Amino acid sequence: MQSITIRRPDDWHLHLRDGEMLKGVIGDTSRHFARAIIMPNLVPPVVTTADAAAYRERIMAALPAGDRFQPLMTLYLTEHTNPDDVEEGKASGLITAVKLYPAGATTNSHGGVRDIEKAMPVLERMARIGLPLCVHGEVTTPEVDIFDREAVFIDTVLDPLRNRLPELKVTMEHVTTKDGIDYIRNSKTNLAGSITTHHLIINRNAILVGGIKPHYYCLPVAKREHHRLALRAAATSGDARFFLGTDSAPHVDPLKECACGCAGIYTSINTMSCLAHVFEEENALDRLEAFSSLNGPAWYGLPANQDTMRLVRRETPLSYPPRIETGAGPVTVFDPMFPLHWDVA
Ligand SMILES: NC(=O)N[C@@H](CC(=O)O)C(=O)O
Ligand SMILES: [Zn+2]
Ligand SMILES: [Zn+2]
Repeated sequence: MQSITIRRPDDWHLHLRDGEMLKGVIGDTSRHFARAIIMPNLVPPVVTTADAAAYRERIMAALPAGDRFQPLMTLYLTEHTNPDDVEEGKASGLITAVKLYPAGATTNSHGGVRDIEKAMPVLERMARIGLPLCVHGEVTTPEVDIFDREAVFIDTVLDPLRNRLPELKVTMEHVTTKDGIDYIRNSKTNLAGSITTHHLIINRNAILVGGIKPHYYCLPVAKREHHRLALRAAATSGDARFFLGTDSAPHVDPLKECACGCAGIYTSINTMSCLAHVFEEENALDRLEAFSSLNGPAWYGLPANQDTMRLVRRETPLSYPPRIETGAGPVTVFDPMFPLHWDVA
């Protein structure tokens, strides 16, 4: 029987939500992952250090008994964010990063940044104190085609920002294009990228061929096949600038299966099985650990986990439930459209 043992993984981009949804999904993450960067796009968003402290309490209260899991908290950047509050949040050890959502780019981002000029005092402070900025890298200009939004963001927002503040550490989250991969690869310093499970597996056909498939719709939207191949090459390359951020983003099924469905794919439960499959296909199982367990902590200046995870290849395909039941309603689980054989032992 084939098996591999890796350091226990972390998830560097995760949506845990709140209330009944939080209670319903957190166990799927804490079962496998030691730590996760928790996205702040709640309603209302996690804007201040006090908001983040309270949210962290709710997460810890929802954690299944006996699970060891550390939520790494983020703040939602607004045009009114107070630099002193951000600095205190970092100094207290509570805040791991600040998140930039261009206003209107994705789920619950209407309170995000419209004019980056207004956020400069906070960004300058972050550069000074070494606090990373996580970005949802898409422009929202209506003239820009949705499939081009990441590439245009790099040229018109990210690159100018990095030239202006080269000391600012930036994580380009959920990279979906070859443009994003190349931009990171060509950077010299202070830039890294997270890659999701699903963007390594699906291209845009998954959403549109044979009928519209809302459970494959997320933001940034999946792109053409050559972009997916660039993501695979980067993730399996061992390059320390690329690491796992699942962007597991649960929405209850009625909010996805409707005339205006929400963006987000739920992958926490089967991510490690999917990743082992992808890395095996790429003849890179020996580099899975770098992607899921080593590169992320190194980028965020944290130690790798001491405990390990063993993955075993089973003859019979595993069965994951097609959906999980939460107190908020059912949530469909990501279907990779191939049988999964890699099991977390
Ligand atoms: N990824 C998604 O499709 N959705 C995320 C938001 C985000 O990460 O952009 C969500 O909060 O639902
Ligand atoms: Zn996003
Ligand atoms: Zn996200």
